[in-house]
Amino acid sequence: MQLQLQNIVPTPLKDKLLQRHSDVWNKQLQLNNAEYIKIKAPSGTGKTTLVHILYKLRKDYDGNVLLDDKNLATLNADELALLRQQNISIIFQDLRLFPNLTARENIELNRVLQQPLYESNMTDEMAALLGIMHILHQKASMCSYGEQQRVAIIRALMQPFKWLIMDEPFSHLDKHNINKASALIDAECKKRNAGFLLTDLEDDEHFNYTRLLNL
Ligand SMILES: Nc1ncnc2c1ncn2[C@@H]1O[C@H](COP(=O)(O)OP(=O)(O)OP(=O)(O)O)[C@@H](O)[C@H]1O
Repeated sequence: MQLQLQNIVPTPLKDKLLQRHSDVWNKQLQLNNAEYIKIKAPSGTGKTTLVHILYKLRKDYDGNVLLDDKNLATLNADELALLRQQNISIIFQDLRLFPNLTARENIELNRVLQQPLYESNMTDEMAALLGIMHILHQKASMCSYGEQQRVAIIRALMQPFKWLIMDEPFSHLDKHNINKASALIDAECKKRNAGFLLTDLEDDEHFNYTRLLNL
């Protein structure tokens, strides 16, 4: 699936954007199938805003987002649900786990709401890989933020997608866990021939990015 950003300018950022260069805002940008895109930008420059625009959580912007030539703004509720079930999976910066559900229930709830891609035992495989088997039975609110981040990563990987969108997904993980998580994400994207867009504050070498864009 190809994503096209055509002169996107978020309304709250309009004035700020006139004062600096960006590879993304107010540009014609084509993100091709299976690309690995890194968006690097300082705090407050709009990373989360961009992620929310692409997931159609906000509409306060000028310009157009096209998904294989279909304008995101014109999708009806059913088409949007299908897009999120089949084509775009996301790891929010604030994770958005249900605090009163266990880590496993958070993952499972999302899995069964999609056309299940994997059996539930895949949760255990991924959890073992990321070192969180022992907290799967715990309420999400009782897990550390780094544990919750790994739950959110697994939840996103248990569904089908053509694009994986990740908003500072490793902010609370140590190097060892980042290496494990990035290897798993890379393998899952390759399996699906999917691309991803990752935002972060700094440079990193977690993936072989096809493009590095400044916001
Ligand atoms: N709905 C809104 N109304 C007014 N201003 C907003 C709105 N949403 C975001 N902003 C402003 O837009 C700017 C970008 O916010 P955003 O959360 O996208 O930044 P970010 O790059 O993700 O930051 P961080 O790295 O700190 O998470 C901020 O200055 C924020 O205050």
